[in-house]
Amino acid sequence: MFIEPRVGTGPGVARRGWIEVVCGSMFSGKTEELIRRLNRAKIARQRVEIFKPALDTRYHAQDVVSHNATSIRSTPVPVAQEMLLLAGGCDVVGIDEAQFFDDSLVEVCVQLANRGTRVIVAGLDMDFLGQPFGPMPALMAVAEFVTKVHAVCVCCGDIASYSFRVTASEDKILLGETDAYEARCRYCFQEGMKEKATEPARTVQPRPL
Ligand SMILES: Nc1ncnc2c1ncn2[C@@H]1O[C@H](COP(=O)(O)OP(=O)(O)O)[C@@H](O)[C@H]1O
Ligand SMILES: Cc1cn([C@H]2C[C@H](O)[C@@H](COP(=O)(O)O)O2)c(=O)[nH]c1=O
Ligand SMILES: [Zn+2]
Repeated sequence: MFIEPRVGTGPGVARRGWIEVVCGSMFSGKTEELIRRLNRAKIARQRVEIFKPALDTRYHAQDVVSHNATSIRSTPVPVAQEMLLLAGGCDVVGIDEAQFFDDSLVEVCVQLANRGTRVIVAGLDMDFLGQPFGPMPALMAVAEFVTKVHAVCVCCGDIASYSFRVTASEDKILLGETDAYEARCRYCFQEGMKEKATEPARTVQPRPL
């Protein structure tokens, strides 16, 4: 469990910023962990603002919603720079689905942290091919705290770090849930990729949990 370095500043203490990254595969609990940290900051009466990329409209146009249906109100933004304007006066900024922003997100997070904001970023560390996703690797490099969370492999029950795509699409961005993705461990992910390579035309069917 992640222990916040400092939730409140206490009276008379100057505010200092930093960056936290929560990463992992789909279904690993990134959004739940982000919501948990933001709710604790709200309890500490901090001014909290939550952003997500405008393209992520899976569950709700505005809310950040976990696969377990916990949710928090957020502001969808088309580009990362908008957060610099909208987050003025905030103590804590939460960002979900960070993998969908471009590399300018890194500089935005650094600027927010430099001006005294606690920045909590959640996102997929790897895409459906097992490759680093968008600005996530660079964010991990500049973050003070990095937490990798794990899902449960739907094939064997081991810990899962990979998001296996069960449909034939090769597009990097394909919004979806269990209809399109399975959490898989390294072994079962590799097995699935081999299966796809030998039978590319056949769509791998999702396994019921
Ligand atoms: N294979 C899985 N492994 C773990 N949790 C899963 C799995 N499939 C569904 N879940 C559900 O997903 C929840 C986590 O959802 P969420 O925080 O939205 O994850 P993420 O943001 O990482 O995709 C878990 O609490 C659990 O209820
Ligand atoms: C692996 C992978 C995922 N996506 C999409 C699928 C979902 O809409 C989000 C991830 O959501 P979660 O909160 O982490 O479950 O990303 C994608 O577009 N491309 C991919 O390679
Ligand atoms: Zn497995």
